[in-house]
Amino acid sequence: MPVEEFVAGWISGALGLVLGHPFDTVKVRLQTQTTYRGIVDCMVKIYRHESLLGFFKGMSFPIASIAVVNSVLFGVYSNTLLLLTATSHQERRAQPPSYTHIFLAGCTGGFLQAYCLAPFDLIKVRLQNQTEPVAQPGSPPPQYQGPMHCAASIFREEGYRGLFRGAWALMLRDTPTVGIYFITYEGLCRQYTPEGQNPSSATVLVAGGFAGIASWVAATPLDVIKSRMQMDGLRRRVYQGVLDCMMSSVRQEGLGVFFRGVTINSARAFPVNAVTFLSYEYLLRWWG
Ligand SMILES: CN(C)C(=N)NCCC[C@H](N)C(=O)O
Repeated sequence: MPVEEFVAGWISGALGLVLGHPFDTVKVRLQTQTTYRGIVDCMVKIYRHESLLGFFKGMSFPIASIAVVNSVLFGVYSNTLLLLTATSHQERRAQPPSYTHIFLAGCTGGFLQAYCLAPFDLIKVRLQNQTEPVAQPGSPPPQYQGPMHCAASIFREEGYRGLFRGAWALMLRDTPTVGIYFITYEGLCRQYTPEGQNPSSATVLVAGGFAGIASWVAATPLDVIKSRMQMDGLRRRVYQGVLDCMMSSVRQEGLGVFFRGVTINSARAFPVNAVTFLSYEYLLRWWG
């Protein structure tokens, strides 16, 4: 099994993650709290109340976990394509796989990465939702004092299964949308690259950016539900399951609830995935 894809997935994911985390914090707040009037209001309040560091809350764990999550995503995608089409990454420009194979490989990668991502994403969302300013002497400590404390508290209060709260919504979100992610990327690269050649850096940046936007627009409805399920159980259980969370969110806030955070999700998705695909492609060419 070729391992370069796993390593390239890890490095490229880490670069994209640092770039996108501030957008991600704003998105999670908008999806789960009703105190903000919009993106700008949320950014101003985070900055005033929590300083610049507020935007980077909950980042240390995703950075540590990206090694597992993104290498599983890209490694499983590429190795599933190898199983389906018997072509390696280097051979795929000369013998391009069909879109059905790309979609199936993407869905497989998305499904397996969601399982690895679930506990890390839960801890990130819980930490991002703490609105206390960064600790000052004499001020009461926030409920979670860091990622390990958060993980231990969830385990103590909600058990092992508590660490997988929201995992079903995450799998439903990621399985089809990661298929869409790779199809969009490959489709755009093929469109703007002469047959048999590698795509140029500009093509990779644009195709990666739009792959991010297309997949995140499709993912946003379940992303909202996932974030709410992850915050559920913090004080008391509100939702019985994914469907119940969908129904009661629509009942209370209308259909527009499914598009909460779609603008910030897309603004984040372009640079994150442009950088992720560019570094992934170049690392593989460099090692190839
Ligand atoms: C819509 N979804 C779930 C995706 N496209 N997932 C693939 C990876 C995305 C990248 N790490 C990011 O955080 O944007």
